[in-house]
Amino acid sequence: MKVAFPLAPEPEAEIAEAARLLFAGPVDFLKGVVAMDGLPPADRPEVCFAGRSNAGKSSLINALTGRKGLARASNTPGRTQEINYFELGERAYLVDLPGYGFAKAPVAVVAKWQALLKNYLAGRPTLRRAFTLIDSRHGVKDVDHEIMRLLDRSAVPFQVVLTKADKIGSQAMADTVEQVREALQKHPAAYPELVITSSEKGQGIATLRAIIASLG
Ligand SMILES: Nc1nc2c(ncn2[C@@H]2O[C@H](COP(=O)(O)OP(=O)(O)OP(=O)(O)O)[C@@H](O)[C@H]2O)c(=O)[nH]1
Ligand SMILES: [Mg+2]
Repeated sequence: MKVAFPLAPEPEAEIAEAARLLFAGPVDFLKGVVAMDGLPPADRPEVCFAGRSNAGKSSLINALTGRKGLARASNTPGRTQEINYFELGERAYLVDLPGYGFAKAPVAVVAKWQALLKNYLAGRPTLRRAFTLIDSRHGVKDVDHEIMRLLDRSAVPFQVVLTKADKIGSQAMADTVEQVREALQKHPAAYPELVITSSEKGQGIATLRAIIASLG
């Protein structure tokens, strides 16, 4: 049977406001993690943001928190192998994963990062949901399938977030959504709602905040 993958509904006003207040509160960079033993204690729920390099992960975290330099500050070139932890008050961790799909990275670097990612995704009991970011212009690519298969195997529910919606027109967006829906049929861990976002214009940000607030 085909899964429909509808768009996530807009939150009700009261829920949206509670989520807005949560994200308007303190959000701090905690640490960049390069090995499993560097992970902070698994003492609260967390969500992570995964996606190909340049998919818009850091921009999305900044849009969610309304703090422009937050994610970029901890994601300087040369530190891209780190798993970056942010504290959403004391409520939850927001986790920025390094971008995948670096065709030019040395094999050993890719292998080390993939091992860390695998161990993180399979071994983090408090990971409630992985948001897999897909650039609206590009749709789901092979490397996205790879990461989704890993999430399937690790039984980590993941939810697709389409990014940069402001960069394409409505017909192109409809085509992308169709391609994503088709691609997700193969993935049992896919959460059956999609979120369309623009960090630039704010589209979908309230919806995503409410989703995260409901998990924490
Ligand atoms: N127009 C537009 N541009 C965006 C949006 N989100 C991100 N960008 C741009 O896309 C580029 C990459 O965004 P980042 O947020 O750095 O992407 P990333 O996934 O964190 O990339 P890596 O850290 O390299 O993996 C930047 O130039 C952003 O300004 C958006 O919603 N709209
Ligand atoms: Mg980034």
